[in-house]
Amino acid sequence: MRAPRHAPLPVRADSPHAPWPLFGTEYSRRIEQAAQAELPPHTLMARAGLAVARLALAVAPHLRDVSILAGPGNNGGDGLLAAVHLQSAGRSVQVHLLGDPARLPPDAAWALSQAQAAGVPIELGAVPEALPAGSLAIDALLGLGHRRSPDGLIAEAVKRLRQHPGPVLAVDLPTGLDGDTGRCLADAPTLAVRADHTLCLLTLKPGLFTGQGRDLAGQVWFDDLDVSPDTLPEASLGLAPETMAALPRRHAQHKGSFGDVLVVGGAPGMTGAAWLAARAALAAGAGRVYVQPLDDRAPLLDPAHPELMGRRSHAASQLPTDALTVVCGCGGGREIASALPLWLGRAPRLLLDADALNAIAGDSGLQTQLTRRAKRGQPTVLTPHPLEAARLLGCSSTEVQADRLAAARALAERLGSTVALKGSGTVVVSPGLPIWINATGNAALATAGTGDVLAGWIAGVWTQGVTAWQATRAGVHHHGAAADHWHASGRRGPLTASRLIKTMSSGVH
Ligand SMILES: NC(=O)C1=CN([C@@H]2O[C@H](COP(=O)(O)OP(=O)(O)OC[C@H]3O[C@@H](n4cnc5c(N)ncnc54)[C@H](O)[C@@H]3O)[C@@H](O)[C@H]2O)[C@@H](O)CC1
Ligand SMILES: [K+]
Repeated sequence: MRAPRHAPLPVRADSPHAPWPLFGTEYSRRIEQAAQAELPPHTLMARAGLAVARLALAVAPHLRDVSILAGPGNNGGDGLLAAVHLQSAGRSVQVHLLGDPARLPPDAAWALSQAQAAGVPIELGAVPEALPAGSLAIDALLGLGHRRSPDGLIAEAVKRLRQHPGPVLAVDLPTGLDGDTGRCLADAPTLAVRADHTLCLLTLKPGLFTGQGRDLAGQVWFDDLDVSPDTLPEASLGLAPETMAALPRRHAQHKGSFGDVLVVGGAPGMTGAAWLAARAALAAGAGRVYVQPLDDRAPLLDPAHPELMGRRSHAASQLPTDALTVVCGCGGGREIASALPLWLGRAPRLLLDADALNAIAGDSGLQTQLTRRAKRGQPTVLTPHPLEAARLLGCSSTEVQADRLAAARALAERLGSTVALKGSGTVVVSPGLPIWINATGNAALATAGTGDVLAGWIAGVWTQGVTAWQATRAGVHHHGAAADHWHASGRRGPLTASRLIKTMSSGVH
């Protein structure tokens, strides 16, 4: 078998050279067809098979045995060709082909003939009782061609991969994951492969980076098969370092140069949330930060941070608005509803979080006020978690999670706002702009107050003169990067909100 013309070692898809373009099934198919039309037959599959074998050798250099579970389509073809290369590299390879050889698509049929000619052991139509304990397992069951829960022998094979104690490498997608949405296609979560590594081929698929994708895919790698799409991506994955770099502090600047933030929140029993957001805004670089507690008896001072300024509602409403960014939510309780009409009307930049979003979801008058802001050229940022997004969209959080990209897009367009849909793989979208998926963050952020920190931080960046889109991406990225730093430095357990602000302030990007 001839080696492909060009087959670079895969690159990690979360390396800092992002943003990476992301293409769902429909676009990927178009890109594949356009490339196929230009290239000799089977070229893409030949490149894919070699890329899979190379990555297998790189991630499991010491494992002699390789078990490849190949499905009935071209994903299985990739596995069959990888088997040829791995065998010639001295590995002991066993393929289980779970498809009728007479009905394979042309590329996979060709791959089968190559594997047979090379003498690769292939067992047909049977799932092994167990995979050899010390082997690398390759999931070449299903890729882009599946949109329903695995069934029959494929479902059996998925279970075997779930039980495998050794490393699992998934080809293109972990079987059972929807590459477009990050939704688990399987009826039961145990019917999706949980891979240690996933090698994405030709295009990076958005579903690997949001929803269930990050847990099922493990470390994502990418090989473009030497094809450059000539179409704009639907979404991108990546970093937003340009925003932080774009905010240099010059000697001639003073606190008024960096904009002001007012946090309206902290109903009785929840005042800490507002002060946390305020601390984050200050740490992000806002010039002056005010807090309007929604509890009339709450003190107007955070003793640990005397630079933050408390204001009762009347005084807050008198603040000059030119350079002001207002954050509403953050422990707002029911009380936030009565503060919203003023700031929906006046704030030149408004960020709505938590209870402010719930108040808007339940009040069509506030929704109308919100949509009017966009028409007046007053930008708004919304930072919902899936349940808050569901309330705003009038659906269930399961429906939001089933297609996070579509849900974020729908909210942004309907409410004329920049939306950061939080959760694993936060999705950020502004009306008319492509979707951006954040690549940082982990479960250490699942603790009280981290959402308030995010809201305050975004406002602190935004008020310094960048756009809502830039500030939101920068805040989301930086928030997750701090958690990744925390995890990488060997700390375990939750990252408390106060410590999160310190970690974010320490310049971890
Ligand atoms: N054709 C090509 O040149 C290339 C194809 N590539 C590979 O080909 C894949 C796409 O191949 P296909 O379009 O053939 O699709 P798949 O290989 O993902 O699967 C399609 C087959 O699986 C069956 N199937 C679908 N859902 C099922 C389910 N839930 N349970 C059981 N069986 C199910 C279908 O009936 C069909 O026979 C990509 O993901 C990638 O791995 C890459 O090698 C790039 C180049
Ligand atoms: K697969």
